[in-house]
Amino acid sequence: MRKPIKVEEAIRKVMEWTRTGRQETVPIKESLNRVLAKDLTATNDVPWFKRSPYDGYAIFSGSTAEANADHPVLLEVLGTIGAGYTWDEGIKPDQAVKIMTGAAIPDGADAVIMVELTKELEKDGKIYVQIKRKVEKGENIVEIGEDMKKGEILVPKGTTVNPGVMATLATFGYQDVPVMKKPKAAIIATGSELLEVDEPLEKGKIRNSNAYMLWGQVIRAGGEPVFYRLVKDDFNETYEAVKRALGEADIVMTTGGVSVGDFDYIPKVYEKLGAELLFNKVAMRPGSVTSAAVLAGKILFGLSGNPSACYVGFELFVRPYLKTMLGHRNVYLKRAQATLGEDFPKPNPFTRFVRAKLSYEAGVIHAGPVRMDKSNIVSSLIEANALIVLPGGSRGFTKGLQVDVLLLEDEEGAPEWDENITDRRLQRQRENHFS
Ligand SMILES: Nc1nc2c(c(=O)[nH]1)N[C@H]1C(S)=C(S)[C@@H](COP(=O)(O)OP(=O)(O)OC[C@H]3O[C@@H](n4cnc5c(N)ncnc54)[C@H](O)[C@@H]3O)O[C@H]1N2
Ligand code: MOO
Repeated sequence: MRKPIKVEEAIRKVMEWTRTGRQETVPIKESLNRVLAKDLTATNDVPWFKRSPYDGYAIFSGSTAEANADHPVLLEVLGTIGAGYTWDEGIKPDQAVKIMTGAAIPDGADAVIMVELTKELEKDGKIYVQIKRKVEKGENIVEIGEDMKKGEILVPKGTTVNPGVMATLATFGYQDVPVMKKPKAAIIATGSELLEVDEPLEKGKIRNSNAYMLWGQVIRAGGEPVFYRLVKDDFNETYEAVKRALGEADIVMTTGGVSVGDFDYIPKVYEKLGAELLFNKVAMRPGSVTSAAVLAGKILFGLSGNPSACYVGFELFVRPYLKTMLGHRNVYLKRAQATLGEDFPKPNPFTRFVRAKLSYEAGVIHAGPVRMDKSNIVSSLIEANALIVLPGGSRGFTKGLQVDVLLLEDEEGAPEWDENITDRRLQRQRENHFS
């Protein structure tokens, strides 16, 4: 008889064997969604020279101290600079340089006045700008280091590169980006009933759906999936496939053959390999048969053949392992609180992870179980974006109860933005504020 261990204990046992993965560099264009392997530190101030945020005139503010509509000042315009150019001679107090957005502020200037607040005049063959108001010192000057300061850690290692991080990488001249190597995750589907995706159906056979599900899950977790040929319920074939995968991949996942049936060979494969068994029964549903073992520091996950059990086993055990190899700081599924959308009458001797879809109504998250809650069901995974956690030792749960949910996809299911909603919300806030 197998003795079930608690889910958290099983997770702890797996996590004891985690190790940080290797690093590599990739061209900046290929860095999206990769994990930074080094802190991204500002190697210079940004901007590194004072520049103008507007099209206008760079002036010495003191020369406008007395300016008003009745007594405008006239400053001589020495020339014009566009972004990318500099005015190296500097200006004197009664002079100005016409300046475009992004251009460097000339020496002697300490403010910029926007072009629409001025008028240009010609007098005695010279160009002047007419200013009718006092301009403050520092007005419209983008200061050195306003955006980023030299030496500042902008993005800590372990962060997933997003388009904003890409912009920052480019700012500091990273043509190649140091990232964590994607851990190679071997996928071995076992079962004499399995057909490849392109094979026609035959009596008693089904197509191998788990391998493709795991393929997607590995990529979603940041890893690199590697397919191995389908393995029949045959001890030697299974043993050889697992042994080969152990030599080639960072982690090895099998699906099926892990229970107590006559043709469930995974436990025997672990034995012959001499792998140390971490567990072979977890107090959870689905996925109670999930097993894990370690050989020479390399981890083997024996996931269930039942699709939903395989799915849950991956998310709870394999995902955090891969995420740790990738150097992420947060490796577990995100948790939220939701209102149970339907009665869930099944008794739960073990902790149950119910595939659910979240909906958002008036700021409250509702979690509704999707389709059938059996571990052999594939279709419940189509819409599932969360797992409702129903603790073990209970006799069912009633609608309306506050439950914990684990989020499978960070943004999936959250309400989409609509400008009208923001406008209405602001309007309401203003009404409340002034009433
Ligand atoms: N006497 C007992 N029988 C079973 C027990 C038990 O405790 N005592 N546990 C049941 C539970 S719970 C589960 S879950 C399954 C787990 O079995 P295995 O993980 O060993 O998986 P298989 O028996 O190989 O297959 C189960 C099921 O899944 C289908 N399958 C397998 N591989 C794939 C795949 N790649 N793609 C799609 N579907 C797959 C397979 O055809 C079976 O229908 O054991 C129960 N039995
Ligand atoms: O492993 Mo089974 O999925 O517990 O139902």
